[in-house]
Amino acid sequence: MSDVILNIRGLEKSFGALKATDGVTLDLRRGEIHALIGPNGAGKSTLIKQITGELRQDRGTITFEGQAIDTLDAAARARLGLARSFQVSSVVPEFTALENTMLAVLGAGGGVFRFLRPALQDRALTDPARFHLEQAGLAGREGVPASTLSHGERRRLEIAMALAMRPRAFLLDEPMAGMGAEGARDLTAILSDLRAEAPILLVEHDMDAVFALADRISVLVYGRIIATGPVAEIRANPEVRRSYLGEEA
Ligand SMILES: Nc1ncnc2c1ncn2[C@@H]1O[C@H](COP(=O)(O)OP(=O)(O)OP(=O)(O)O)[C@@H](O)[C@H]1O
Repeated sequence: MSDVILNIRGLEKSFGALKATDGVTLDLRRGEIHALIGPNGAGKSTLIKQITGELRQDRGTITFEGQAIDTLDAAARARLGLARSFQVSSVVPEFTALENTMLAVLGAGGGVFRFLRPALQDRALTDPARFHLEQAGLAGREGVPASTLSHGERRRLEIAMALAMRPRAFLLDEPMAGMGAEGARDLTAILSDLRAEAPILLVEHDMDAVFALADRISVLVYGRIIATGPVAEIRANPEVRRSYLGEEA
């Protein structure tokens, strides 16, 4: 079996005269966290949207576990196991953490779940839901309504729900955004373990988190990847330091 889970070749997307992604080639390998960094407006979100299917590329190919997914819509890509978190949230605020995760185990929407409330005791649902809540660091918080979880806990709930959908790859768009220093440290530990479940393509501005987590880093500037490599190599790369890292490195 190939170690490349997601293979992106020559991806291009223009908005009028602006090339938001300009021949992006990168891959995501089994077991890794591959961070995608770059200045504001570099094209990171545009690239993630092309992978999820929210945006269709003008040129280039995307292969997921050996299958060309270019013609599939976002729902079909999600069903194959491409999980995007932290931007589109399907958390039902009035349901508890456990109920929300059970929903994700079911792969069903909240409307369906209302009918299923009597079946809440079903261990075929509660056992995996509890397991995923524990994996995401929410053991002991199962019965708390999502609406009263803290910001950091809510983010963990989203991770538990993503895990419940049995993802084959995670696309995480700025998971550290809005977290305090302590919350970011906690989340870093959880994400670090997550790579064993499925590889992660991580878009993140928090360089402490990126340097702590990434197995490889790709640097996107004006729609082009200017470097890909292990953390130490990227930190030492003069062009990367000039274009993005500056004194941070
Ligand atoms: N729907 C759109 N229509 C026109 N231009 C767009 C659209 N979406 C993005 N852009 C432009 O494409 C470029 C890349 O934007 P994108 O949001 O992908 O960058 P980014 O790297 O994610 O930035 P940030 O780090 O600030 O989130 C920017 O110049 C942006 O203004």
